[in-house]
Amino acid sequence: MIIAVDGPAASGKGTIARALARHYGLPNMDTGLLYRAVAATVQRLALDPTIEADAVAACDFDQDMLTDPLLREDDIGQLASIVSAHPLVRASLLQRQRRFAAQPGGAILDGRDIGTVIAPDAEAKLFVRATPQIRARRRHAELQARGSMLSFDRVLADIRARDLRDAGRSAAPLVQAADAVILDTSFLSVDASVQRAIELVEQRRVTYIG
Ligand SMILES: Nc1ncnc2c1ncn2[C@@H]1O[C@H](COP(=O)(O)OP(=O)(O)O)[C@@H](O)[C@H]1O
Ligand SMILES: Nc1ccn([C@@H]2O[C@H](COP(=O)(O)OP(=O)(O)O)[C@@H](O)[C@H]2O)c(=O)n1
Repeated sequence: MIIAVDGPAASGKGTIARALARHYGLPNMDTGLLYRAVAATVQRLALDPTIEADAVAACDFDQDMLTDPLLREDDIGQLASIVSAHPLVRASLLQRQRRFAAQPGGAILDGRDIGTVIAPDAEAKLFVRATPQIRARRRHAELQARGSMLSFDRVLADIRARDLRDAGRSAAPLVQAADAVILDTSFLSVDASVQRAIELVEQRRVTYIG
């Protein structure tokens, strides 16, 4: 079974995808990390993220980077959203995600275009969302816990800017797949969001098998 989990920044996709992976015993890929690794490489090599050829050169990043806590920082998220708008960057990361999705037994992937581009045939597709204020509150708390001094207003502005850029680009924009179900986590605890996600996947499975 392939489960696609898409949605905007800090909506709770990663939390839900990881919990679904544990529940179903499936491997999970946080595809945002790939774009964040490209962004961090652009930064390290002092390349220009707005120039497609520069961003493409950074797609050949060192695999060890994927576990680097630096990738979680706010400025890397912003840069990731700039490099990810280049079609050739997306093309360069496509096969790796498709291969992961196609492994025997299935997989769970979370990102922006899993249900629309990477795994359009996924059995279950969730579109996770929450209000920008609530997402910013969660991300601000997460960044503060890691020692960041960024203000709430700055985190909110960054989330809004990223939403606009991710939804407005022409290459694989952030959009709900026609056959995805919405899971709004605004007023759900982590546990309640995960329970709801499992229920929604089970409903889709019944439909799919039936
Ligand atoms: N339903 C929820 N209620 C409260 N906090 C949540 C909820 N879901 C996720 N979080 C927290 O919000 C932050 C962003 O969640 P995360 O799963 O990383 O989002 P995304 O992968 O969409 O960016 C994390 O600190 C996470 O622990
Ligand atoms: N499948 C994906 C995943 C991420 N991305 C880009 O990468 C950026 C960082 O993604 P992320 O999932 O790590 O971000 P958060 O939602 O965790 O804040 C996003 O803002 C997108 O621009 C994408 O274009 N496609």
